[in-house]
Parts: sequence; C-alpha cells; structure tokens
Amino acid sequence: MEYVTAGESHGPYLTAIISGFPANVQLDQQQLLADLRQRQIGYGRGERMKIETDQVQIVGGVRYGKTLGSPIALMLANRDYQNWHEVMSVWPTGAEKSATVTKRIITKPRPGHADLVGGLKYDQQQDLRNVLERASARETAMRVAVGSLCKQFLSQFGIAIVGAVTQIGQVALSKEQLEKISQPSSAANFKREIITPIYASPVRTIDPDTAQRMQAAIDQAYQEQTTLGGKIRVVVQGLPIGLGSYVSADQKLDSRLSAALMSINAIKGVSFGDGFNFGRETGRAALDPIIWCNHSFQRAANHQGGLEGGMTNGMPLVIDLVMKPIPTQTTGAPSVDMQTHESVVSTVERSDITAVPAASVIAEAMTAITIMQAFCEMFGHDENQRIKQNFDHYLDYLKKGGLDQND
Ligand SMILES: Cc1cc2nc3c(=O)[nH]c(=O)nc-3n(C[C@H](O)[C@H](O)[C@H](O)COP(=O)(O)O)c2cc1C
Ligand SMILES: C=C(O[C@@H]1CC(C(=O)O)=C[C@@H](OP(=O)(O)O)[C@H]1O)C(=O)O
Repeated sequence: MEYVTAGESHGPYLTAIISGFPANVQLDQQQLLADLRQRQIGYGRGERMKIETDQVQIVGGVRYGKTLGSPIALMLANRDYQNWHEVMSVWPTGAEKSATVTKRIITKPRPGHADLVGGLKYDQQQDLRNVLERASARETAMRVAVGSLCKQFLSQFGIAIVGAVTQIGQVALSKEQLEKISQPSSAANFKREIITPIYASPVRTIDPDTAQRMQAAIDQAYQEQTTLGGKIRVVVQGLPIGLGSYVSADQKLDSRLSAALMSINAIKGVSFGDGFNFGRETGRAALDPIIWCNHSFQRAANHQGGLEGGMTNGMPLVIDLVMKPIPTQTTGAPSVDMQTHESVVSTVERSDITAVPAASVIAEAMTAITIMQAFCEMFGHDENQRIKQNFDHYLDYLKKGGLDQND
C-alpha cells in the first residue's frame, strides 16, 4: 500500500491517491470525517480552521462503502480557495498583476519555515508563496484521510491506535498518567478508557485537570503573542508479534515509523519505549523479561516500547514525539528580503498558537499507514478475506508457541 498527495494550502483542492489497498474492506464514512474533524478542532488553532470543514470525498476505488482493490482517489475542497482564487489560479487569467495578487507576493522569508531554502532550491525567489503553499501543514489533512482508512483496515484485526498530547509548553502529564496510556490493554478497553476521553478532550489529552492547564498555557501564549510546542505519545494496542523485520535496514519497523513520523511538519524528535531515558538506565533495568503465560510468550515489562530488532514483539507500541513551537510570530522575525538583500521583518501569515493536538491526530495517521504497510507485507494485500485467513493461521501458529507449523 502506497499513497501520494497533491495540492496547495490555498489551492482549489487537496488530493490523494492510494494504491495497493486490499479489496473488500468495508469503510465507514463517518469515521473518516470524524478523524478529519479531530485534526481541525484542537484548542489553539487559528482562524483558518474556522473556515474549513474538511469534508473529504472518495472519488475512486470504492463502491457501496467497500474497497475494490483499485486505486482509491480522495479529494478535499479548500473552502478558503474562494478567498484565494485569483492568487492561486492554476491558469493565467490576467489577474496576476492585480492589487490582490501582488499584495500576497512573499519575498521576506519566515525563519523556521521552508521559505528561504525552498525559494533558493526551486528558484522561486520572486514569490516564496510558491514554496509555502505546499510546505504548509494543510497537506496533512490528506494524510489523516489516508490514515483513517488504514486505521479502519487495522481495527478488523483488533489493532487500535491513539495519539495523545502529553505536553504543551511547560504543562505535562505525570509519569503515572503517561504509563496509564501505555499499559497493555485489549482494543475494546483501550477504546473505552483511553481513546474516548482523549477524543473528547479539547487538547486531546487523558487528564481533564492537565487539559485545563494546557488550555490556560495556550491562552497565555496568545496574550504574550507567542506560540507553543509540546509532546505527543502514540500507542498501538493489539499488534501481532513480527511486523517489520531485522533482515535489512529499510525493513526495520522502528526506522520506518521514525521516517513517517518525522515527516510531519514541525516534529523534531521521535523515540521508542524508554527512549532518551535509556541513556541513564542500567542494562538490567532496561530489559523486558520473557515469560511463558497463558500458553504464549509474553513480556513482564515494556521498556523497549513494543519493538525489538525492528519488529513488533506483541507489547503495546509506545512512541514519543516532540513538536517545536509554531515558528510564525505575530510580530514577525528577523529576515532578509530576497530581492533587495536588506534586513527586514519576515512576512507574517495568519497562524496557529499551537498545533500539538492536530499533530497528535496526524501522528496517529502516519503510524496507521506504516503499520498497515508492514501488516500487508506479512499477511497479503490483495483481498481482505484472504488476509484474514493468513492472519488467523499465523495466530494459531503463535498459540502453539511457535511449534508445529511445518510438522
Ligand atoms: C497541524 C499543523 C499546523 C501548523 N500550523 C502552523 C501555523 O499556523 N503557522 C506556522 O508558522 N507553522 C505551522 N505549522 C508548522 C509548519 O508547518 C512547519 O514548522 C514548517 O512547515 C517547517 O517545517 P519544519 O518545522 O518541519 O522544519 C503547523 C504544523 C502542523 C503539523
Ligand atoms: C491549513 C491548515 O493549517 C495551516 C498550517 C500552516 C503552516 O504553515 O503549516 C499555516 C496556517 O495556514 P493559513 O495561513 O492558511 O492559516 C494553518 O492554518 C490545516 O491544518 O488544515
């Protein structure tokens, strides 16, 4: 399963094409729209999210709610395009020299964005809008749409994924609250006890008191005309043992997940399990003892975060991410004009105060995409029923403790 997205932030549409999605998977339109809505509603978002209602349409590859095995095509109209159609026109209209269009030309690159380097690399110095329109995190709406379909596929196999906000600015969940999110759980319990409260929280975190303090921190940043970053924890429950592989660098699931998650705008670090704390632990304390329990191999701890040797080990997958503060400041920032080379204040674009809640939804989606890719590599990608048979056969094999398969 692969996907590609296209479209500019203020252009007419965002689009995505997914290829290699199995046939006969029943999709739920409400779930798809609910995931997109989660990305939009987090506390701290700016004016743009009041304009958009991300109503993605599936325009190929699905009939009566079931996938056909053919490429799935998705389209999402940017409602803000109504305000930008002259500036973002695909074809020449003669309006290019109008006051509306020239007012939107950007030659003062914003530090912390792709503006300067993208402008030089693609020779777009006459108007950096040609860079920022695609570099914008608007594109992540399509990734959430793709990820929603992947989550729906994976849920058939008892796999549940959540991205929770664990810190905004100085306000963080406690160690106990972090552990609560990451405890081994059945998909059903996890949905009830963890996912549902997180989805209901305005900042997508588990504890209502911490959520209130996070909201207050966002309000304060707004008053102080600055922005905030934070941290996210992604947890996946119900994973079978063995997704990914140790055999080649590009098949290691931790490397693939890192690449997928680091591709999210403004994400600056990814770690697994005890992550950067491993640096101060002893070897003994960092191990997850192997035990034989309920006729299966199990683990007495989860320091590794569910991955060993680039493969899932049956424990919950636990990934932490850090997001930098939104770079745009309402005051602008020190910069240099592309044309005159004079010192200037960078262009100020309308902006979010924080997008950590939104990024937690995107992280959920990128994790779902990567897990589904590994899952289909292992169990097949043509037809849903056949994939289920392969999966059940593998679970039977594991239930025998890995014995008898070839006897
Ligand atoms: C959901 C989301 C919304 C964002 N909103 C803004 C924003 O309103 N203003 C801004 O300056 N950056 C915003 N960013 C961050 C920029 O997109 C990002 O910093 C920029 O593309 C440069 O990429 P880099 O930080 O990964 O180097 C947002 C990021 C995400 C994930
Ligand atoms: C549009 C989205 O986020 C945008 C991401 C973004 C950026 O620089 O990344 C800048 C802002 O765009 P605008 O200038 O149109 O207000 C955000 O609103 C979205 O998440 O759908």
